[in-house]
Amino acid sequence: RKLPPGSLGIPVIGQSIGLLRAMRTNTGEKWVRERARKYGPISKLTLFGKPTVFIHGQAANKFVFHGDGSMVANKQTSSVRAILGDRNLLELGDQDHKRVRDSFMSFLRPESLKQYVGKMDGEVREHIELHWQGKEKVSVLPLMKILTFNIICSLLFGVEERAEREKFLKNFQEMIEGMWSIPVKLPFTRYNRSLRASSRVQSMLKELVQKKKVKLEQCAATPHQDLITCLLSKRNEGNERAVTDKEILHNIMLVMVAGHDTSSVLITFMLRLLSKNPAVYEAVLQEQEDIARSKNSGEPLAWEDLARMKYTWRVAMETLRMVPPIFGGFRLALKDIDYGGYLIPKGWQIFWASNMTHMDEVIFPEPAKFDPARFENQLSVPPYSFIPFGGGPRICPGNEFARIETLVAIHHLVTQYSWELCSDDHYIRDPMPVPSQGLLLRIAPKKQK
Ligand code: HEM
Repeated sequence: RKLPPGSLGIPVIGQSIGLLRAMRTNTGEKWVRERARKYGPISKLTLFGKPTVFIHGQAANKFVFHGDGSMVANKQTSSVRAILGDRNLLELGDQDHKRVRDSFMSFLRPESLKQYVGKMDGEVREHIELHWQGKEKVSVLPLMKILTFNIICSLLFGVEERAEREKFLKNFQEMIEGMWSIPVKLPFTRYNRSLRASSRVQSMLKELVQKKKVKLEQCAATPHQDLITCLLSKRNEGNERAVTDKEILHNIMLVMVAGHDTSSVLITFMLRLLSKNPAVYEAVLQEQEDIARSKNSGEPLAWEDLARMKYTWRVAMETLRMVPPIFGGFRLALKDIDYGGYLIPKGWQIFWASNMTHMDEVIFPEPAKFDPARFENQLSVPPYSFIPFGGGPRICPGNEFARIETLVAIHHLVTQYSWELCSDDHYIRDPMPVPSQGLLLRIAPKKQK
């Protein structure tokens, strides 16, 4: 059996620098498309220290997301593993993955998130008061990062104090800078700085978990107070803790990363696309103003209001199609695999990239056109082609959480402010999409009823 076409390049480094450079000049999508054009549906390369096979298309997505667990595992690159820890969901397989994920879902499923819509509403209002009111210009992405981090701190970690949140945020931001880096541990590397920040974040989190344990023992906290107390309270059939301390720690690290950068990018790029598409903006505004009119002044949004935001969510889906926060990801071949007539050797990484189907004109005609109507009939979207949240048993467990926070944030922003774009229209990937000047908007408050 032969290896896929392509070159592994220089050992360890391979094509990592080329891909990272392309992403930083916003040609990452072009870089993977070019590779697909040159080598076809499967090719080999070296990414982030490991030999890798890049596969793409609907069938490839199905193979990656629904693959047989004995063939493909969800291993991250060694830098991600070293920074986030080896017992987070991305690293766990089979029964361990199911056990921890089930515990997660008992907090993140829609039926339990329903009750937190009002709390998210409070965080968004407070954010606008602190960071938008009285301003003429705002840089959206950094603000949305603050907002989504605060929402996570409040709902998932139960950290309410501003000073404590800020301490977390500072170390956390340094930690994520080296997540997609070549794992070289020298004093000046991004990777090394991230590792040091990761150990600081872990010590802070250990302290937080310990405090929550004590509160639970003293019955001063309830199991559903936040995600951490929920994970601490989960019991198996033998009445033992279902999730270990280490798993709780490593998964909080994961949630900080997975749930903060992603949603902030979605909200930011929605605002960007709304300002470039006036008809879509008008339709969103009308939907949101109708909802605002049906509420009393100051009354928080509720679960039922979100059900009326159908058009706004289609706009979010179209934003996720065109600018997916997660560029792609990795799996690990657990054994030699025959794929498309080639060998994927045991121990190699498998790399997927969402833009390959999101921008495929056969699946999404005129893919460069921003058209939320594509999602009017979601059944018309072929399976394994719209994958901003991944798919299969590892589909993003935070997708409902992200939907709620996005809709609540957009509701308040479009009903309270009008805006125009001041920065140019460029963005890069680092590896998340970052617009020029963080998306600088000139804003003006609307008259409140
Ligand atoms: C717009 C927002 C978001 C996007 C686009 C997004 C995207 C994704 C994607 C693509 C994956 C799958 C990666 C893979 O299969 O390799 C994933 C997994 C994950 N996401 Fe999200 N995510 C978002 C928000 C969130 C939020 C808010 C949370 C937490 C509350 C979260 C927590 C997670 C976790 C824990 C996993 C790992 C799941 C597993 O391996 O079982 N995400 N996300």
